[in-house]
Amino acid sequence: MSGLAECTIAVECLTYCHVPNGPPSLDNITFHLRPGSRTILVGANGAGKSTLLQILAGKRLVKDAEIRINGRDVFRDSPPGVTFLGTEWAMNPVVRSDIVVSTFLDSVGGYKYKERRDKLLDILDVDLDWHMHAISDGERRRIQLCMGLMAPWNVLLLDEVTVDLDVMVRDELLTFLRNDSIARGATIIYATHIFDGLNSFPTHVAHMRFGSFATEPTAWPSGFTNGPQTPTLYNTALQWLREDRGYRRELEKQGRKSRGARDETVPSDSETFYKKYDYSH
Ligand SMILES: Nc1ncnc2c1ncn2[C@@H]1O[C@H](COP(=O)(O)OP(=O)(O)OP(=O)(O)O)[C@@H](O)[C@H]1O
Repeated sequence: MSGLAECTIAVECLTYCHVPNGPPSLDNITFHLRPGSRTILVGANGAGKSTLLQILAGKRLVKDAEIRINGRDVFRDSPPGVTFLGTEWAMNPVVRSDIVVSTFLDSVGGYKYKERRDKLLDILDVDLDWHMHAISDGERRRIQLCMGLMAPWNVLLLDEVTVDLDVMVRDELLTFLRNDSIARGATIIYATHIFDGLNSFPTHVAHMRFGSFATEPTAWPSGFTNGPQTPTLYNTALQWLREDRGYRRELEKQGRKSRGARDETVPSDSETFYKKYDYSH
């Protein structure tokens, strides 16, 4: 995308290794996204989607790379209005304790955004009288979404947090996010493995493979139409993932280690990330 000044998200030369001197989990990534864009990140397990989102959220320190949101360095000058929602949140013991949902939401500022909060409570079908320790995983996820989305965000980073929603709630939530992004010019990056019902959501789609972009964020669907038929996100993702598997098997045949082999001597993402994660965001 042109004109860096117009970009909400600007990433230059981002390389990241989970293990010092280990193989890079992200490898020389550069991309720019405009305000109001909604980008779906497609990639096989281990492609680097979560790592990229965590870095954009300022959760992992990276040296020697330019990572800016609204012109501000995500680590040294935290930009306001950035909301990250990942799956780790639900494992925090605090959000599994005996606390009533209304009290919980107020403790993270729900009373300040009453109108948005009530709209989200309705879409997500959350009961303010629920107790956080006595609800299902999907219900807890709905509370997380309500909490994370009620303050108006400029940039929303979603890491597979719709996976345990029922299909109706997911559909209504995605409609809300799309309309909110259009109305306020807010930017979304959304990593997911579920492509059903998502065709009209993105403005851009990107394909990550082994820590790089195999397809950089590209306008959807116009950047993908080669013939008379409009592509579906599901078919596009399926084709990309098949290509990835072929690519990985070819590398393995040549005796080269493909990305994804985890170093058991270092903590897992859940272990490290969970410690750093502030449950209120
Ligand atoms: N703690 C860790 N130590 C070493 N490597 C790690 C660690 N956590 C993640 N990685 C590696 O980083 C790479 C990217 O992982 P990441 O979690 O970002 O992938 P992903 O695309 O989000 O996968 P998924 O779809 O399974 O969530 C993988 O190769 C993974 O093995």
